[in-house]
Amino acid sequence: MDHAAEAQRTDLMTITRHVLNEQGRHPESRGDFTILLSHIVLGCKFVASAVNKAGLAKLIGLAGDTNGEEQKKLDVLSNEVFVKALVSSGRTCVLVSEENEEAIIVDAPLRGNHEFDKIMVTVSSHQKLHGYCVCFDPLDGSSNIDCGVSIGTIFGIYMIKDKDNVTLDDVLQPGTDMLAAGYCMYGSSCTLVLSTGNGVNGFTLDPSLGEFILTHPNIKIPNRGKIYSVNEGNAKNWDAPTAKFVEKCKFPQDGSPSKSLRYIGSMVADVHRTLLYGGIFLYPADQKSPNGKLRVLYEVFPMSFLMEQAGGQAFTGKQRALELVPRKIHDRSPIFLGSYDDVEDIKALYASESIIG
Ligand SMILES: O=P(O)(O)OC[C@H]1O[C@](O)(COP(=O)(O)O)[C@@H](O)[C@@H]1O
Repeated sequence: MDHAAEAQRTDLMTITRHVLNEQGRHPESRGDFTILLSHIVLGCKFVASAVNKAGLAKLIGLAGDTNGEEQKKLDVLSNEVFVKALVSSGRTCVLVSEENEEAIIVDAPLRGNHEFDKIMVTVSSHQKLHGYCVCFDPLDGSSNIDCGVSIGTIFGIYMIKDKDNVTLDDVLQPGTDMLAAGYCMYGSSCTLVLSTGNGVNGFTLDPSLGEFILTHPNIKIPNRGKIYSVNEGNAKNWDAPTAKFVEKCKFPQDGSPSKSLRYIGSMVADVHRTLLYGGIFLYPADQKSPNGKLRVLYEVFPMSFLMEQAGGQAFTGKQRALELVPRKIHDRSPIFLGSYDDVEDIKALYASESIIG
């Protein structure tokens, strides 16, 4: 091993160190975001460990496990862990979880009004602790748990304007207001992909250290890819642009190579592959689901944010995905996201449809 590689091997860039470095570039930063993120990371480590044990628990019948009950409870358990971890960070004001019908408005005394905050208030009202809103799906793709397919946690983070006056409007913002987003994939390894609005980085959990280490710095999605990813079982209900697009992926008329279909049916895994290898992931509208299936706040927005930060695009069939303004916390939207040029193709098809229509 050469000198530089050896130096890198022993100079571990943990996720906390990385985010501290990034936040250090903002003079006004006092580490609130780093604290919030460390609580998200804790939740991810817990879920990683629970997912790893889930298969074993089923085989050997650990306590509480009756006919797969343990598996089913994993998403509920993961949600409880994330909610508690986020609230105890003392930096959250509103939480939106896939598992909770209503948004959770964090009690005022837990929104960072601890001793430090009180001291800061006496020093300067501008230096109060920052409050955040976190929208998350604690265990996306959980229908895949039983067969050991990769699943994940997805999250998007907003800054709250006034943490003493928190309303649902703090959550119903366009994705362009997002401060940071990421996902953690529980697969053959546990990988956390994060963007704080300054590119995308991937960290892999080293189980022996219990730390996420930077393994995929500055991820850039290829401009075009060889893979398309969609549930073709819905094809008979697609609209014309989606159907034409998928046809073009399979049988391109311009001499370009055809794309291969890869569909896991677990968003985090499908998007992760798309981010690393390029191509396009789509969950379009269809006649049965006019708004598609995926949820705006904790599936569409965070993944669109990451795609754009990696140099790709995200489109709803009508507009740039991040410019959507959700009206309800569990709103859904069709989504096409991935390589820049592949998304350009679907945009062109929708544009020509609207001209013809
Ligand atoms: O099975 P379908 O209709 O292709 O849906 C797959 C999509 O549903 C999801 O599993 C989310 O649904 P769940 O929240 O019910 O797991 C995504 O991860 C995935 O992209």
